[in-house]
Amino acid sequence: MAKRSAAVLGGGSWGTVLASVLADNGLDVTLWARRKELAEEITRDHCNSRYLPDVRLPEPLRATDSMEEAVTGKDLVLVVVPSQSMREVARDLAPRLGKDTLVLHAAKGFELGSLKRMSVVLEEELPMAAERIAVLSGPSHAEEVIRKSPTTVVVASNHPSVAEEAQGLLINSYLRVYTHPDVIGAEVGGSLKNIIALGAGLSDGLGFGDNAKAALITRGLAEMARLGMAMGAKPITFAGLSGVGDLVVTCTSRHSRNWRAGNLLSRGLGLEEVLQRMGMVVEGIKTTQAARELAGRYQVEMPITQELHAVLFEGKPPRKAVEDLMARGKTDEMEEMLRGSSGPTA
Ligand SMILES: NC(=O)C1=CN([C@@H]2O[C@H](COP(=O)(O)OP(=O)(O)OC[C@H]3O[C@@H](n4cnc5c(N)ncnc54)[C@H](O)[C@@H]3O)[C@@H](O)[C@H]2O)C=CC1
Ligand SMILES: O=C(CO)COP(=O)(O)O
Repeated sequence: MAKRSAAVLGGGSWGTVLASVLADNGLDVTLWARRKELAEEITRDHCNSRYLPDVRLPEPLRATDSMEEAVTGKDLVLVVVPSQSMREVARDLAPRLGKDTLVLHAAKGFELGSLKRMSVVLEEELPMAAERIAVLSGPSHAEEVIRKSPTTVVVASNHPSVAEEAQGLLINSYLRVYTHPDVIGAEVGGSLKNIIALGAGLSDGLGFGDNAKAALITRGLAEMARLGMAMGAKPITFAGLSGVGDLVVTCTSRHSRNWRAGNLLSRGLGLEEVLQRMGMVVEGIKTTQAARELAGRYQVEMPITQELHAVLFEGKPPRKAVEDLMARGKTDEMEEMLRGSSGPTA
């Protein structure tokens, strides 16, 4: 059988690590990076010093700044750019995509303005591949996967054979890949958990304790599921890897950029300065804007998201946001879940 092949679009931390996984699995892999110097560094020195310092990449991994060269003749194209760049990259990909190529994305966010999920953006820009699209999500910090630390993820698709094929290409001894039928749930969970992780970083930075973090994780999960269900997700998906799994890792890991950004905010730094210091994408910031609008569109209460929006964009002091969350009207923890609706209880 011919050697399987893949292109990975995006030379940041997660794109580089997923390309390394596929290369470890024996695929012929080309990574596409926008910057020529980065592509050259990966091919020549087997490292990506900006995004993964002190990490040696697999020798067979090649990179290029030519998308044409990267994607031509590949069995799989894996798109791993920040959510706000997904449409632009998909547009460049469209004329170059092979007629049987699988398209998998691993971004966690919504498109600002349209509020669309990433697979919807891909379907719009790549209509010829609409039946071959899948999403990769789950608790998976790039820094741990590259060390081959045991990690589990899901590949969700509306087409089971597409999910199974992507699973077969990615799975190995350190990355266990499950298929999943709920694309909406996987994308909504993977995106919204970043908002709660920003909140967890803030909470830890302010010196609130473990009780506060457990509350944020649990009540955060409730509002993630509430919006997800209103958008068409299956509630059980939020109990899985792309829901609570990713929420827990992002709220508790020192690798999380969202947690770290929240932590810097707690020290009184402005948003611009925080982003400058991070130097990598912090998806939760734009996702907070998108989720607040989605909450309005679907008439769903998302009190943590609302308060975080006020802190990030309206100058509200974080301690006042916490006070206001604690002082909300009395409510029942599970009422709406047990009623099976996305009603007004928060
Ligand atoms: N880093 C991680 O551990 C994980 C990240 N993700 C998700 O993967 C996505 C990408 O994240 P990272 O790789 O971590 O981000 P990063 O900040 O490390 O790198 C982003 C990369 O995308 C490139 N890029 C941005 N706009 C581009 C465009 N228009 N065309 C071409 N390249 C462009 C940047 O140059 C950079 O190389 C995000 O949605 C993130 O939430 C998901 C799971 C794990
Ligand atoms: O999605 C991730 C882990 O699953 C990465 O989270 P951060 O973007 O917060 O680092």
